[in-house]
Amino acid sequence: MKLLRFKEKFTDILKQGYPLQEVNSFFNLLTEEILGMSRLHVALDPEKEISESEQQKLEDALQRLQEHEPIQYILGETEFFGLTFKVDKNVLIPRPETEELVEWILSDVKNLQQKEIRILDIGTGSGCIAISLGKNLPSAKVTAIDISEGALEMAKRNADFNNVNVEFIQQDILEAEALDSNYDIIVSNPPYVRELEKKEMQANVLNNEPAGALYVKDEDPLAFYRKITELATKNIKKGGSLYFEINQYLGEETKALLTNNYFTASLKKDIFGNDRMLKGEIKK
Ligand SMILES: C[S@@+](CC[C@H](N)C(=O)[O-])C[C@H]1O[C@@H](n2cnc3c(N)ncnc32)[C@H](O)[C@@H]1O
Repeated sequence: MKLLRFKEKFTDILKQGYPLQEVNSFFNLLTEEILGMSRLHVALDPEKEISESEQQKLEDALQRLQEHEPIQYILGETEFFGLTFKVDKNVLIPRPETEELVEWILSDVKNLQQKEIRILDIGTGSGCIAISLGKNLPSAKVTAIDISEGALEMAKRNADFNNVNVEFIQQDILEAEALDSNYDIIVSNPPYVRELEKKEMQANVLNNEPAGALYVKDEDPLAFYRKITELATKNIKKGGSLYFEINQYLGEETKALLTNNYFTASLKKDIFGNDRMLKGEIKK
């Protein structure tokens, strides 16, 4: 089959479920990955014959996109903070909002000028926060916790792939009585989507991303924040800070957990203008 003919079929089918711009972007990403052809290369050689095995791979990807599987899972990787992260259904796809949290931490740490800081990332998923911090702070010692074995396997692959040293621990943080050590920085992007917010979510997220990474009970949506704040109160070093990514609708409530627990706290909005990040500085 000619590449142009496949593109027409791909576009006709997918434009029923996605905006045209997104369909074009999927096509470019897939031809780059499967055929090794850049966008320009495709534009210059539309009559190119694709082999049967290449066509089969493109057809499989088309089918998965029709079922609204995220393109990042189909490609098996995504970009976060300038690094490549392998992803599969065991891990949440890293989000741009979380890059803003990493940026916030790095700008604070650079001001501190401290060398051998200890960092803990709770609920590491793909490892995106821990690994990006480790890459940018080579003298920091970074530890990362997750409850999910599948997520930790992927996070370890990502640490190796990006050549960053991270200590990984499998642990249910809600059951922890104390942390294994004292830390200068504790960061977490825990599950925070309430069941009642599911209706706002798109099918590709709802049906594909791991529920254990996303959802919390409507009755106690701040369970992770409360537990992590309690642990941090015991295990954060003098002058240390706690950083959270938060549910945009629960900014003040989440902030109050910190201010009730010996922290001074400040909220920060993401690029969309939503309360998305919270920092607590211990008053010791
Ligand atoms: C919102 S995801 C964040 C993943 C990653 N840090 C990121 O920012 O993309 C939350 C993570 O917390 C983990 N998690 C859920 N419950 C947990 C628990 N009780 N103890 C430790 N980790 C947990 C999930 O497996 C998931 O990887």
